[in-house]
Amino acid sequence: MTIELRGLEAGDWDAWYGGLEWAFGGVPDAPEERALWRELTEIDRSVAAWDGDRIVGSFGAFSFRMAVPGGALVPTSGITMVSVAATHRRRGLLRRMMRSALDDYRAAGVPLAGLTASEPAIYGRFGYGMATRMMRVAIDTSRVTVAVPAAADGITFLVVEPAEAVDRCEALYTRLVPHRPGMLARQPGWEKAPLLDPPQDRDGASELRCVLAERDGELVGYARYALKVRWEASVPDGTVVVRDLEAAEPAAYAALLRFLGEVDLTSTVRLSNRPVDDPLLRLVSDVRRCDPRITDRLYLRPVDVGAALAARTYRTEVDVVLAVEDDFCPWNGGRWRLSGGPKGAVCEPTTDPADLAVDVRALGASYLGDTTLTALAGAGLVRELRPGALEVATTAFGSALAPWLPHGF
Ligand SMILES: CC(=O)SCCNC(=O)CCNC(=O)[C@H](O)C(C)(C)COP(=O)(O)OP(=O)(O)OC[C@H]1O[C@@H](n2cnc3c(N)ncnc32)[C@H](O)[C@@H]1OP(=O)(O)O
Repeated sequence: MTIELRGLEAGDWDAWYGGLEWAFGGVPDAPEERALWRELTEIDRSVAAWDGDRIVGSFGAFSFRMAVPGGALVPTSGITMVSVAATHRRRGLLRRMMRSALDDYRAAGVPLAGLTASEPAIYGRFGYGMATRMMRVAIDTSRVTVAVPAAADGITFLVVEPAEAVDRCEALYTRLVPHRPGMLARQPGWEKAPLLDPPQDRDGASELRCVLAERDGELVGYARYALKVRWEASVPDGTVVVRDLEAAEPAAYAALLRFLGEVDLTSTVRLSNRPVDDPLLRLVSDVRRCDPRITDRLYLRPVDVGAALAARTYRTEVDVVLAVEDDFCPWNGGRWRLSGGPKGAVCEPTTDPADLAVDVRALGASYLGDTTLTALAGAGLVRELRPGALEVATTAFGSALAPWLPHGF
């Protein structure tokens, strides 16, 4: 029987999402989590694969706006909820759904598509490159101290229920978004995601709390965290599990980190998703006792190379012809002249000779400034065709801060 791809109907959401839960191991989400994903699902951007009267595949997208170097918020399809039933795997269904999605995004004028991968091996073939990474740390707070600058004097702390402070926290988060590439402007409803705290997912930890850092009554930072208390031979050995931590000024960041490290009866602070250049690496007295580990996070692909490269700015002036190789989205293939600098850029098709040959995955990987074009050349994804072009382009594509995706989707 042929498998038909159809737009999701609202009434089919439960079956569609149930298939996704099965593909991810069969443990249903907590009711409140399911309800939130139901609310956030963009039905008109979601696809179901039907085999007769059964849904055998799911594919969705969120209409995000993502911060890019220079601070613009660029429309980005956040691909999500991808699954194919075990009975129908490896017959090309994901490929079909990806094909139709990228064609749709192109038609809708969305220049970028991004995703977090269940397995990194899946998406390179569709032109996605690893665009941001994240760092996990487990700080041994029985041995590690945090340097807090004098500017933190006057900052006070208040611990509240997360929901009580959500508007103030979101306002602070919104201010931060344009300053770090990869951050997502939260669409209405998304402010609820960091508050999700179903008891079944706590793994022995407390419910979530929010600490507010204030200066003269103004919010300068916050962290949401839970406590996991443990006793070993009558000695307290608990963990502070930090869900998120944001600050509007460096002193508030350091002060919050110290606050979390000084919670009584605990000797570890765990942060599971931080930027790879997080200031904590410089604030702690002993970075080895923080066990930093780095892994992949956001995978990005230009849907429209010209629009994507023109949507960001460049650290230095650049005028370079890129020969783009893109098998999955052939409209991106060919030569593009990128000219611009810190104030803006244009990127248009050209017949001029190419300076660099670039695999589209390398464009995704370097777009936000995470990986340099020179490093990608080392992996064979970029080739220098005019001597000197690689160094100029590498400098221009850089970002002052490492890009970072603060939350999954
Ligand atoms: C953005 C997100 O939502 S990530 C979540 C993805 N979902 C999951 O991991 C849930 C469990 N897995 C599944 O549901 C399915 O196995 C999927 C969605 C990953 C793949 O669906 P399928 O329909 O089997 O993929 P399809 O047959 O189209 O394969 C396309 C290509 O990807 C490859 N591929 C598919 N799955 C994997 C994998 N897990 N690891 C490596 N390669 C893979 C196939 O071999 C094929 O390769 P080819 O280009 O050389 O022919």
